[in-house]
Amino acid sequence: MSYVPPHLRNSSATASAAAAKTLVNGNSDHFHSKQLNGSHSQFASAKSNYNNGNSSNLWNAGSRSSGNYVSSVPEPVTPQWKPSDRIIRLNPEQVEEVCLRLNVDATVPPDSHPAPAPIESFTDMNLHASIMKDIAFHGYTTPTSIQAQSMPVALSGRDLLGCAETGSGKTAAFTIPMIQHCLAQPPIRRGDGPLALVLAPTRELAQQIEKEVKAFSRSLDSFRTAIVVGGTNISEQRSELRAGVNIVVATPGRFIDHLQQGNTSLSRISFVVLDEADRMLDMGFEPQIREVMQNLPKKHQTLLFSATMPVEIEELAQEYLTNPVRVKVGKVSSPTANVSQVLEKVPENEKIDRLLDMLVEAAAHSEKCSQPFPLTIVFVERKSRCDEVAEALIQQGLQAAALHGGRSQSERESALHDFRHGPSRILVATDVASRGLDVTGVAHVINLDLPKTMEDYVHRIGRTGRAGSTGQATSFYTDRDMYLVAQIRKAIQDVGSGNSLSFATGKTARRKEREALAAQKEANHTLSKLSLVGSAAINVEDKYRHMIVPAVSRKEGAADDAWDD
Ligand SMILES: Nc1ncnc2c1ncn2[C@@H]1O[C@H](COP(=O)(O)OP(=O)(O)OP(=O)(O)O)[C@@H](O)[C@H]1O
Repeated sequence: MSYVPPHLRNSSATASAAAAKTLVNGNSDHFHSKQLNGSHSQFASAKSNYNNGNSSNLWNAGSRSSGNYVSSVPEPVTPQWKPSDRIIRLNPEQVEEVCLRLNVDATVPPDSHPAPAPIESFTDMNLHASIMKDIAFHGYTTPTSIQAQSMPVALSGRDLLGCAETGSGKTAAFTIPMIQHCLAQPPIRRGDGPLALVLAPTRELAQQIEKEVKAFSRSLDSFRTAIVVGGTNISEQRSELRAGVNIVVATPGRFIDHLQQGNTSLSRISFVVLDEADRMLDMGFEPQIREVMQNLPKKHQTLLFSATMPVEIEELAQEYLTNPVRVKVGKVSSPTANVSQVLEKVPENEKIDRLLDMLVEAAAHSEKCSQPFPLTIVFVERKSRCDEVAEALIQQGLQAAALHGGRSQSERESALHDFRHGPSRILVATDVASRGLDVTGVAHVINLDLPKTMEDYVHRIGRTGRAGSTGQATSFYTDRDMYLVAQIRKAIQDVGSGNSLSFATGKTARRKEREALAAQKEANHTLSKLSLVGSAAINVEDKYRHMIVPAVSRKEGAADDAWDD
């Protein structure tokens, strides 16, 4: 059964009334414009849908499936994109050579068309002249590996599952083809839903993606993008959406709110991106994602991106992607080699003192060298802890700001603004900042508290060492973190030796992780003898070897095991 929003879960009569109220109060011009077009009204369609327990057509008001309005929704166009002749002329050996050089792997399901060749220059991608101008304005000269392979896939209209390490440029890998896709569609009119939708797990990430979309569409006249996230003024978003926008970048909850209110619809969406899809599933957005995916117009293209690929993503991909091209760069679900990782055992009650010592020392060093304090993110487990730590740092004379989900939207925005542009040099944050956040120049990530999973660790430390720069990660741990520490130590060894190893991720892995932790408690007397220095970590890995998926080297031609965790 399809997802029904909580406030519409009562009797059909109440639901119809609620829907009618929303439509009459909140969406009168939309309602009228549809009547003028000779359609069913949204109210009528909503009513009949709720009477038969199906909410879907409300989302799709004005779509092909909703009566006379059908003819007024233009068919999406699959752009007839081709790369430059130079790329078309490449022979298979040359393509293979490029793949090796970029360390990209693109696989397709049996019997589907081969993946388009990777393209190492923006010029060879035959992009719209305005986009090219904006790429240059943005200072990008060469595509990163994930861009080189994903952009041709997306531009050719294929579904895509993209995985590459943190900070490798996944955002532009989907924003640029998305803009090009929108330009090929019949123009949007007032009252139309968007042509493309990006869903992201956090407000901060959605805002950042919106900025990037705007950066690559700045030279295009009347190309509009809306940001739709919680904690901000819904009526402003409503008017923007009703006026008609090309692209919506949203967090799932707020986007569903707008669909419920009839402020927008899915009827013209033909390009969907789920960024950090695994995090959205973790956060419980699965029903909202499914609701959107199940009600999209038939003709659409879907892209999923993350730096970690747990099994849940594979399931989502199997359900909603059609013959996708799986693009991966380097290792899946591994920490980036650009970050040097340090583990330090610190008793729980000494963590804040140790942090203060470390930061005060860094401040003294910066002062001595007449350099600014290195931008630092301190990750903590809980919101209350976040405020407590930020307060302690400020009392010590350090410029710190706190970012967590318990703060108001304006507080969240100003914390991030102060960190990006000054004066704050330290951001104390919960995992709300662990995914996707791109702040230039972050030099150090400190895990005051380790996260619960290796995936979160990978994303957290990926806030530094981005776009080819280097960074440092320091993680404090206690005895309760033994299992994760063993995995991190193994990752450190592997990065150091150039050896590739992927970690099992996803719900299954986390269940096993919990079982392993329970086993660990029981066998505490044994584990307490383990030294985490040197080779002792191997003992832990032996014990929990089922959690670690042996990597298959690319040369042997096999995809990374993390895909089928
Ligand atoms: N082709 C390029 N040339 C130069 N810089 C680039 C290029 N592509 C992306 N960047 C820069 O690299 C940084 C990281 O990009 P982005 O945020 O898209 O990474 P990501 O792969 O999405 O990371 P995460 O997994 O953490 O979300 C950004 O500052 C971005 O502007």
